Amino acid sequence: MAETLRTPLIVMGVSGSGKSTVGGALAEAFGAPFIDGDDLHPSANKRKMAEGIPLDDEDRAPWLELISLRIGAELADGTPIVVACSALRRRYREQLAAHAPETVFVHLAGEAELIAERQRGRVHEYMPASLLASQFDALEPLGEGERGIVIDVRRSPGEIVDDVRAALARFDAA
Ligand SMILES: Nc1ncnc2c1ncn2[C@@H]1O[C@H](COP(=O)(O)OP(=O)(O)O)[C@@H](O)[C@H]1O
Ligand SMILES: O=C(O)[C@H](O)[C@@H](O)[C@H](O)[C@H](O)COP(=O)(O)O
Repeated sequence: MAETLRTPLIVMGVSGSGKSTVGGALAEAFGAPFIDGDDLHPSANKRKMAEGIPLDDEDRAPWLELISLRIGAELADGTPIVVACSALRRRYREQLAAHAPETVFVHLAGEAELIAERQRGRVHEYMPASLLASQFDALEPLGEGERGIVIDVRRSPGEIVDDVRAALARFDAA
């Protein structure tokens, strides 16, 4: 029987850090719905990234709002969901959690070299590996007062699920 998730989870980090993989594994472990933020980008954003141009705050704002509303709506229906979303800056995370302040962020953190190697080993609909440096430039790690945990990307997806499960007890989130 899956352990029940009590609060939404957002798996965050730069491109290639494992958000989709780990988000899917967490959703399965908790028997929760999973939403991949990648799928919710407007097509203009996807085109921009495919051309090798990093998104800016203005590009990301409507996309973050969409995800935020979805998290809030599902929670209002009694369903905490698992979301994969880069959530690179603190203000993005504030916007994402606006309708569900109990949301817990799981930051998949690691060295650029390892993440670049993983990016090279996968096929992505629109994201070029050349944008990884800009993702690290934009990244603001979890800070004071944020509800989140940091996990090393060198752990396996299964180990990460165990780490998250243990950590969530601290937040009374599972
Ligand atoms: N913890 C992990 N250990 C080893 N490989 C991983 C791990 N997480 C993800 N991967 C692999 O790394 C690549 C990038 O993962 P992905 O989930 O697409 O990242 P993101 O959604 O953050 O861009 C994929 O090929 C995936 O199979
Ligand atoms: O805010 C952004 O700049 C994008 O959301 C970006 O962070 C995200 O990484 C892409 O959507 C590619 O998707 P992957 O993260 O799955 O590579």
